[in-house]
Amino acid sequence: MRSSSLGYPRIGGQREWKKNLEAFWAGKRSKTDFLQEQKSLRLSYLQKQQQLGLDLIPVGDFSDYDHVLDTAVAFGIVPERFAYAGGKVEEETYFAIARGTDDAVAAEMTKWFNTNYHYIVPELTASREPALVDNRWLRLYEEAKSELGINGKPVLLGPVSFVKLAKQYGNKSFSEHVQTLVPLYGQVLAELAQAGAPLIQVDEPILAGDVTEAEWAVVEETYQSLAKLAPNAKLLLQTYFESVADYNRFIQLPVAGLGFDFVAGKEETFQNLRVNGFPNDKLLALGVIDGRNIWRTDLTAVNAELKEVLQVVERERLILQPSSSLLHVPVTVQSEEKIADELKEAIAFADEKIIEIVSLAKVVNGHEPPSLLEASKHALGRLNASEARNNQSVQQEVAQISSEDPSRGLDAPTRAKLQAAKLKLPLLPTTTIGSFPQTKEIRKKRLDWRKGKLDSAGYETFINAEIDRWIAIQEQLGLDVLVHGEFERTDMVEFFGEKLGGFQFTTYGWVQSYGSRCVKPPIIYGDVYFKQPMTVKETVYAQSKTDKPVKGMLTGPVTIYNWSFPRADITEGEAVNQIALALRKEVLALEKHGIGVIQVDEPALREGLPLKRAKWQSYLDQSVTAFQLTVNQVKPETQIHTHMCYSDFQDIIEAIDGLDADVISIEMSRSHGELISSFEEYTYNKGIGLGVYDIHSPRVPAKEEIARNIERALNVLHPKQFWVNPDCGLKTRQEPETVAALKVMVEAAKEARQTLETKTI
Ligand SMILES: CN1c2c(nc(N)[nH]c2=O)NC[C@@H]1CNc1ccc(C(=O)N[C@@H](CCC(=O)N[C@@H](CCC(=O)N[C@@H](CCC(=O)O)C(=O)O)C(=O)O)C(=O)O)cc1
Ligand SMILES: N[C@@H](CCS)C(=O)O
Ligand SMILES: [Zn+2]
Repeated sequence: MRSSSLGYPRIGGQREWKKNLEAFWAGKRSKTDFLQEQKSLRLSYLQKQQQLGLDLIPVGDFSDYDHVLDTAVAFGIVPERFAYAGGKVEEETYFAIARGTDDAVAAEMTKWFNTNYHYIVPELTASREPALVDNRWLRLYEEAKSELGINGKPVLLGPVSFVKLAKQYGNKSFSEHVQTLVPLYGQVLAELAQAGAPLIQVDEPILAGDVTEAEWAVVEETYQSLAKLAPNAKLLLQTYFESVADYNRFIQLPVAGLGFDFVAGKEETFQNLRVNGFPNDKLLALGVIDGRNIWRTDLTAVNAELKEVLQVVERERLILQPSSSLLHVPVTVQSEEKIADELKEAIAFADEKIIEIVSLAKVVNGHEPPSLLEASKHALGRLNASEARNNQSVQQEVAQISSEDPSRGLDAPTRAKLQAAKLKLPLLPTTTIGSFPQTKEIRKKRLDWRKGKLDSAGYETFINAEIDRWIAIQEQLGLDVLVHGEFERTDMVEFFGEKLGGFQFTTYGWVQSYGSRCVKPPIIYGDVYFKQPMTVKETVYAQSKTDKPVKGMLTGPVTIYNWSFPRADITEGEAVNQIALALRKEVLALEKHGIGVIQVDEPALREGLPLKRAKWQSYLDQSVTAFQLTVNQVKPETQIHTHMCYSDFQDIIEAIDGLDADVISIEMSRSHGELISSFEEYTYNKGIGLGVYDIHSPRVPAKEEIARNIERALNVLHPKQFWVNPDCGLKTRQEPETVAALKVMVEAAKEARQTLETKTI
């Protein structure tokens, strides 16, 4: 039985990878030096995994930006708006696709299944035929072999998932797009087998979602073809994030091995193994360690389960591994010096997870006694028994929820009248989503403050000065509902994790979110409770500087939960409700201090949707209740906003309506009209702001573009319900372009307002 892994974090223990990329992009590092550093990082990651004793070390999972983009460019799939004459895609073109240029907009980026990682969406067109322009997997396999003597396990994104995740243009069908790629994949696999790759991991994560009959047919045809094109290649078909959609069909595919997530959807997979057995000619790769969360695994429990699995598959055919790539967890908990021992001992980041896998394999192979596994159980037991996890007052409050009416009391139209009388906003009110540019200076001041080089009073003075400046800018621009700018926040989730009870934040626990951008998800380790006001000081300060309403700003319970590392010992519903009750206290504190408009951001509500539709309703019910609980005790004249920065929400529009927020802002500018059409079919009566310009690009939009977006929206929405705002927060933008874009936005809104007022006169 062998130990294996599906992929290693790219970011580096000290974010070396991010720093290398950003230095290269800024022109501070030559291409040669950049590539040399990438190679040395890549090799160091492999060496680490080798030293930790892993049998099958993944190669080719390393990326300079994103593995979906890597797959696309290896096949010469470059969007037509970028200059490309064939052959290996140069780094400059690769990054241009990911980040855009002055002349060409970047490829779209979207979430990777239900994680907080985002991939670059490939664009498949009929006019540019894919070709194998760089067998990067072979190149990286050979590099690992020659430089480190590692006979690695190449990792590829499989053709069916690749096409499913891409945008398909032209009149080629899904099946035709896959068929075009099959010979190219065949060549990659044959060359890898020829070079001696012992096993090749082909990821087909889409098989763990809902798979249609037509898609299954494509999967079967694809793997039959690949078996003929590369007969010597031993493929391990890997799934993750859920149990496979159709176990019996999956296990008949003509491959050497099959990989299952044995954490998410474990019960279904276990049941299938028990009832339907497993083919006697295939390898079984079981993801027994959670690749997405950071808790140590109770290895004694897994060992007991494996005894049952070994009745179905003999030891030689079993591979033990994490449930998914370790891309989603930080590198090592060893660097964390500020976490108390009781908690630290219960945590496993990527390196510790590999150690868990290797230890488990040793025990199952009989090379070590089972007692080796007991430490994990004891560490988890100590944490479970801790005071933090047994907070009676939080548990009692949550227990009372079931007897509470989560609604706001008065209905939305009545609330709207009271709010209109109080706020006296014009038609098509203008606002922003919350954050203004997080400049280098702000980050530097925060670092100085954290290191004790700047005292708290100095830091507060600096933040207040930024608020002053931006209140003045917003007034000058003529915005109607202002914000304080979120300058004091590192990140919209980490910030709350630092302030709420029951959360632990880390020093080096970075995880890649997209490209070089990373986040440091806080760890929910205990019962969550409100300690003291978190946003009141800055919001009230901002309000004291203007007569216009300042919108209070907090992150909602579902987003805080989805973008943190959650507890594994209580249900998702219970944990989300704990956060909701803590945030409710913040909402009430803001209201008590005179803040009449409060936004509760829920961008991760859509992202967290389960991969299988059958599980959607209970997730949505639970999420809607948590949001309602957060805001249901405010007065009817207090206006509650929410925000979601994606447009792909047609499927969940009823749940969004059910949040009963007075105003919602949603991304629209990149949705190519799809969002608008959903309002043709669904009558939405509350306030709504469909983002009128894309904040992901530094480009300043033209007034006509914004006017067009407003006009399109007003074809389906009533002018009295429509708000004008950007797609999302402006923290990643620079100040000059932000001010310029907002100026255009406010002017466009004023003109549209005038036109409407003239019409009604
Ligand atoms: C809306 N999005 C978010 C997601 N998830 C979240 N948890 N938060 C989100 O906002 N998921 C979906 C999207 C993803 N979008 C983004 C957008 C931007 C970032 C980002 O910019 N990340 C920053 C890190 C931000 C941060 O926490 N910074 C800290 C520490 C800064 C730092 O590196 N300091 C330096 C020194 C400072 C200097 O000299 O520059 C150091 O320590 O060496 C802070 O502000 O204090 C990034 O840089 O990657 C992420 C996701
Ligand atoms: N209020 C947050 C929402 C981001 S989704 C911001 O403006 O950055
Ligand atoms: Zn957003």
